Amino acid sequence: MNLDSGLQIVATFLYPPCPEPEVAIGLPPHSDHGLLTLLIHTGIRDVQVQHKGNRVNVYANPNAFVVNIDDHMKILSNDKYKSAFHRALVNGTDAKISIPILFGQELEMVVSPASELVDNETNPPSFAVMKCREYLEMLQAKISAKLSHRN
Ligand SMILES: O=C(O)CCC(=O)C(=O)O
Ligand SMILES: [Fe+2]
Repeated sequence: MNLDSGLQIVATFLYPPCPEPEVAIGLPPHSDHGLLTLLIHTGIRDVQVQHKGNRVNVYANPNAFVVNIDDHMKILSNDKYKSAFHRALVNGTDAKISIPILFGQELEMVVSPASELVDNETNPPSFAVMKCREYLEMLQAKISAKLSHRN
């Protein structure tokens, strides 16, 4: 993997207090597409991670980053590491600000399992080789299909 250049995405979310937090969602369940995401966030019970079929609350120290393993790390490890499937909650009393910082490869770089972890007998590649751009387009197409199915 060539990390001489890369892709970094910084976003800022403001979630205002929600009068009915139990029937609302801040950000629906998803995994992030890059290698790693650092998440700065305020408050508790902000983020839940799916673990062995259960939703687990992330209780993060407000002065610490939450570090997520992302999809391309999962592909690079040939599925040895799982990407964190997570969602963001809202709460009834406090506004919440979160700042995710995603680190990934450049869009024209290929994402594939590391050759050291793959052989054709016991460890076949679990993922097709594709460019980061193609992976993002595939993800976008899935989201669009889901949304158009809802309408
Ligand atoms: O706002 C949050 O707490 C989570 C944000 C997030 O998961 C994302 O931007 O991918
Ligand atoms: Fe995320």
